[in-house]
Formats: sequence, structure tokens, C-alpha cells
Amino acid sequence: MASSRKVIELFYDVVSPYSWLGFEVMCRYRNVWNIDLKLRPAFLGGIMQGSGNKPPGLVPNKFLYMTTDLHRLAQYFQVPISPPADPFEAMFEKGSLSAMRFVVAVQEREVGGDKQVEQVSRELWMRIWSQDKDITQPASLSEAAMKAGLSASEVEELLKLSTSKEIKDKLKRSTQEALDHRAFGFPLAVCHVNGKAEVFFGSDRFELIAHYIGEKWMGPQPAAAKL
Ligand SMILES: N[C@@H](CCC(=O)N[C@@H](CS)C(=O)NCC(=O)O)C(=O)O
Repeated sequence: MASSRKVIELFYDVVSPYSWLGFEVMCRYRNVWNIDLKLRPAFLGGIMQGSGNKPPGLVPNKFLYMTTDLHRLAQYFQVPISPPADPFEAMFEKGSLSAMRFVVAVQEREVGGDKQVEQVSRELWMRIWSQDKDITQPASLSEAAMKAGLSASEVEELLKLSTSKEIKDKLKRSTQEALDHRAFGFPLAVCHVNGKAEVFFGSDRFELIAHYIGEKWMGPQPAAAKL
């Protein structure tokens, strides 16, 4: 029998603070809405290149606006975003390629769910977008994964796997899939309803997503709203 649950794929990259907001909201709603949430770690740098877009932070006024916007959103969404001291270095010089390959490796090895992918992604966001810490070095990835509950031997294996061709290709494929959905930025939610994929960009489209999938939007903290 076909499931009545709607599938939502969430494409994200931990370099993107707006993805963090979208990610936390979707994780909060995954047990509230009748949905199957599929986490889709991908590479925002590849999306920018493949779509011919430019990061919005490169336009000075947008950068200033986003700094204020993220401060307000952090409080509204209750996600501890605090921009790194040098966002340009963190986002554009250091970037997230090794981190996203690592997340894909975690996903490749995880069986029976995506708790580890969820927790490792969150720990990486905590590092770059809350604690102003590195996410490019093996030691940084290792620290994030251990905080997420993985063992030292698991982390060692995942670090090795994350530099393999298999994982590099998998990240490329996921990024290409997002581009095939006409992505130009993240977060990107692809909602599959009645055999059709509807695409939503941004962490500010949840009301519309709820309407589209026939669920109720109760704000960014559904657990608190239900009390
Ligand atoms: N309005 C969206 C903005 C999301 C956003 O700016 N995402 C960045 C990455 S952090 C991006 O990919 N932007 C591409 C663009 O704005 O063209 C939201 O509130 O979530």
C-alpha cells in the first residue's frame, strides 16, 4: 500500500546559516507533520557555480542586512547563530568542501536512520556559525563527530572514507540533483506530493510548504506551540 506520508528532501550545506535555520525547523517538524524527511547534504559552492549565482554576502549592503537579519532570526528560531569574526574567511576562503564530504561519509555508513547525519551536521554548524571554530581540518571534523556521539574508531574510518572517490562523487551527485531542481542557493526543500516535486528556497517558506503539503504551520517551535 502506498504511504500517505509526503517526502520532503532538504538540501543543505553547513556553510550556510540560513540552511541551519531550515534544518532545525524541519527536524522539529519531522515528527509533527506526516512527512518523511530526507536529509540531503550537498555543496553550496557547486550550486553557486552550477547556477551562475553569487553568494549574497558579497554585496556589501546585503551582507550588512544579513548580519542583522541572522541576529533577529537566531532569537526567533531559537538557534544559537553567532557569526564568525571573519565570515569571508570562514565562508569563502576556508569553505565547507571537506566538511560536506565528511557528512556524506557519515550518511553512507549510517544504517537504520539519519540520527548521526543530523547530529554531526548540527555540531558542524555549531562550530562555524556559533563558536567561530574551524570545520576544514580532520581534527575539527573528528571533534564534531565525537561530540555527536561517534567513537574514535568510527571517526577514523569516516575521515578516510570522506576523501574517497566514492564519497566525492556522491556529494557531486547530490549537488547536481539540487541543480536539476533548479537550485541557486540553500536551503532547498523539495516536497514530493502526488508524484510532483515542488521546490522551495529559503528558511522563510515554511508557511507555504505547510499549505502545499496540507499540514499546519505552528511557528518555528512546534513543541512549544502545542503546549
Ligand atoms: N530568504 C532566505 C535567504 C536564504 C539565503 O540567503 N541563503 C544563502 C545561503 S546562506 C543562499 O544560498 N543565497 C542565494 C541567493 O540568495 O541567491 C531565507 O530566509 O532563508
